[in-house]
Order: sequence, then structure tokens, then C-alpha cells
Amino acid sequence: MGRTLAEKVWDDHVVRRAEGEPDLLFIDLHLLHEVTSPQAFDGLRKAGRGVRRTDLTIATEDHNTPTLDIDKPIADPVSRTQLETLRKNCADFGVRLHPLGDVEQGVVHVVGPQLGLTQPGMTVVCGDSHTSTHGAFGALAFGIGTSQVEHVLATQTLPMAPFRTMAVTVNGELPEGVTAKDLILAIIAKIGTGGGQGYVIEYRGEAIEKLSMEARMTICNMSIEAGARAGMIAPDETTFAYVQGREHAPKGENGEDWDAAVAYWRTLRTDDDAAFDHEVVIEGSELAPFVTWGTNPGQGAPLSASVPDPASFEDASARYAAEKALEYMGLNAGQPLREVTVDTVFVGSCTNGRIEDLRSAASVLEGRRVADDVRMLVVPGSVRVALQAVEEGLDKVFTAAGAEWRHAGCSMCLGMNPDQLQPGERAASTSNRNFEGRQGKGGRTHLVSPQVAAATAVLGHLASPADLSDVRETAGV
Ligand SMILES: CC(C)[C@H](C(=O)O)[C@@H](O)C(=O)O
Ligand code: SF4
Repeated sequence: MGRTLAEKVWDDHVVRRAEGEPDLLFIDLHLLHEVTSPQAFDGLRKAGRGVRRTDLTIATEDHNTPTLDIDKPIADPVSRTQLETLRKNCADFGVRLHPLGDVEQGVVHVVGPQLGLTQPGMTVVCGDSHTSTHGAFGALAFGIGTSQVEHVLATQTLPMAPFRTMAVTVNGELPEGVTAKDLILAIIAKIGTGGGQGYVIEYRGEAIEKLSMEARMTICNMSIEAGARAGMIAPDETTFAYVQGREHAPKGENGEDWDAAVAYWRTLRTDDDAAFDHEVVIEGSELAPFVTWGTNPGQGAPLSASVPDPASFEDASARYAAEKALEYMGLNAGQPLREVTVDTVFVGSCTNGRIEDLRSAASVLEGRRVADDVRMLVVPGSVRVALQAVEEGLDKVFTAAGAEWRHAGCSMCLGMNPDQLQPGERAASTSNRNFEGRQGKGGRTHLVSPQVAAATAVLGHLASPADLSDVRETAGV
């Protein structure tokens, strides 16, 4: 019988298989950041071990980095210690690090792909749940815990429990104004935040094949929010075009390494006779802009809908979760989502902080103004993304509209740096988690696409670009 994409990549990395034991996999790329690596390095020190493959290991600073005044000392002592510790560890163990201020610094899941380090068919790990992002290249990419980080540092291998396979097939075409973010929010609302548990999800179908690499990364990034072990998309011409020419892409003197790599990558497709353990089918043409109303990424609905009545949930735990969520979010059942007002808009993160995301937010903001009582932060996912945006003049579009243009990092995606919501503040955010307190204690988060974020910033309430049709005219543009 044929094999799925995930099974092929897995099989190609098994270095030891024994009855009744998890397979031991070789790891092609190990990404590190300041939050989940300190204890792993301490463990190495205690055991007198080194980093086995420094050539396959790379670190960046992202979670604790400020996005303003980056040349000043870091005020928060916890953040400062985290960054100093990473710097010392990387220096002591010979690991390549892109610190704050470096041109390759940025959110770890933005940096790997843009350097061409993330490639089809690889195994990629990082002590970070959104490592699933790299699956967009047809890599098997897992978030791992700190003790596993230590294991990979020491051995470049990892024992992995077997997984089940799920296909999420998206047929047809996404309607105009519907983005990868809307699609993944709709998928999670459909299968639930636990729906992917134990599975590696392969996204396939016409609508997926048409997506850019940036959009595919948005989808795979949020696989973890459905509980999945990983998300993957088979590599194709779009993938090869994105990887080709990047710093770490295969080359060879006459391009022979590239040709050999592409020949192998073309085999990384699920065989026609392979069977998935579970299949979900979605009609892309039926989708609409999607936003969350609750406190987990599965509590979402089309923007045109209203806040659901908890009583409408048949399942008792879903009903209870909805009640708690509405209480925390300060929302009432039946309230139209378009009438929910926000004070903050955040465009950024490893979900939607890439150049295409900034372009799409800028295209909505061009010639318009952020509403007076709204604060909008635009935070590029990496310094490279920032430089590209500046080259295209996007930073000017943002600042002219009244938004703040910040330095690269995780920023307001989670409250580990100065960019935070105040208690009771409400944000439309292009990030991936709307958990209680995620963006700051008592902060309320609505997950949205970059386009919805920008339209929301202009109108001051949840909105899509379609709601803006006459605003630009009034502004005389
Ligand atoms: C801090 C880190 C461990 C965490 C993760 O694992 O994802 C963070 O990146 C997040 O998005 O919540
Ligand atoms: S941007 Fe957000 S989701 Fe991504 S790694 Fe940083 S904190 Fe995690």
C-alpha cells in the first residue's frame, strides 16, 4: 500500500527502529529561542556534553525582545536574563545566534524559512509549539519540550511516538477577500481544538495548491491550535520557487545539488493508494472572513454572524466553555460580531507577520486612517521582512494611517515583552492564540486575518475590507 507524505518523511529519517519502542529519528534542523533553551543547555553542562551538530542548530531572539528602543538596555530583568543566557549558551556551545539588532533576527518560524534553512522533506524541531509552521514546505516539523531540546542538542536525534494521519482537503477556490487565516480558523472551528490530537494533518486540495508559501505557513502554523502534532503541505513548484536562491538552499557549482534536491522533493507526495486515518473535506468557495469570539482558537464564526448563545451548544463542555468565554470577553449572546469595538489592533507574529501579510494590511490602510481611539501596532516577523517592507514603502503607509511601525519580534502575540494589553482592553490580532491573558493580564483577543485587522483599525469595530467601500472616498482618495 502507498504511503502518505508524512510517512515518507518519517521513514527517511529513522535511524533506529525496535519492536515496542518509539522510532529514533534524525533531526535535520534544530531551531532555538531564549524561552525554552536555558534548561536544555544547563543539562548539557551538567552531563559534560556538547552540541552534537552545531551546523544543524540555529538560535534567534524573539519572545522577550522589545520592539521599541532596541539599542537601549532591556528594562525588564526577566527578559534581560533570558536574552543574556541565550547569548552565553550559544557562545559557550558554538551555536549560531541572531541576536536583537542582527539583520537575520526575528521570530524563529519566520527566520528558518527565509534563510532557506527549512526545506521539503526535512525533520525540523524547536522548543516551540508553532514549529508546525515549517510543515508548509513538506517538512515534518514538531514543537518539542525542553528535555527533548536537550536530547536533540546532544544527539541530533529524537525518539518519537507514532502518529496518525489526517487529510484536510479544501476543494474549489477561496472567494475574494478570504485568506489563509480565515480558512484555518474555519478548519479549527470545524474540527475543534482537540480534533487534531495525535494526528499529523496534511492540507491538500485545489484551494491549498493555489496558496502562496506565506499563506501555507499561516495554515500549518495553526495546526497546533487544532491539537495536531504537525501540519504539512506537499511541496510543489510554489515551494521550490520560494526556496531557490536562498542562503541555505541547495546549490552546487553548476546547480547539481539543487537539481538533485528537487528530484527528491518531487517524490514527497502522498501516493494515490495511501490511506489516511481520518479525512475532512471543506468547500473553499463557501468560506467567508472568520473571527474568534471566545478564548480558544476554535471559538470562531464568520464575521457576518453574531456571538453565539452558549445554550445553542449541544455538548455540555462546549456550552460551559462558551459561557466562560463570553464572560471573560465581555460579550453578549446574539451581539453581531461586526458591532464588537476594539481599542487595539495587532498585525504581526509567526502566523501573519510575513511580507505578504504586511502588504495585504497596507493595501487596506492605504489612503485611510486608523480610527481615533484605536492603537494599531504593525510588527514585522523578522528584520528581513521589515527591510523588504521599507523598500516597498509599506512602513510609510502604516505610519501615514496612524499605525505604529515597530521592530521585529513576537511582540503582542504574547505578553513576554513590553507590548501588552491592559486589563479589559480588546484587540483584533493576527496572531494565533486568544487564551485568557495571552496578550496581557485581562486582555481580550479576537483572532483575525491581516485584512480584517486593517479594516477593523479603520472602523474601530470588527470589519472586513468590504465594509470600507466608501471610507476611502470620503478621505478623498
Ligand atoms: C514560549 C513558547 C514556548 C510558546 C510556544 O511553545 O508556542 C510561545 O511561542 C507561544 O506561542 O505560546
Ligand atoms: S510569534 Fe507568537 S506564536 Fe509565534 S513563536 Fe512568537 S509567541 Fe509563539
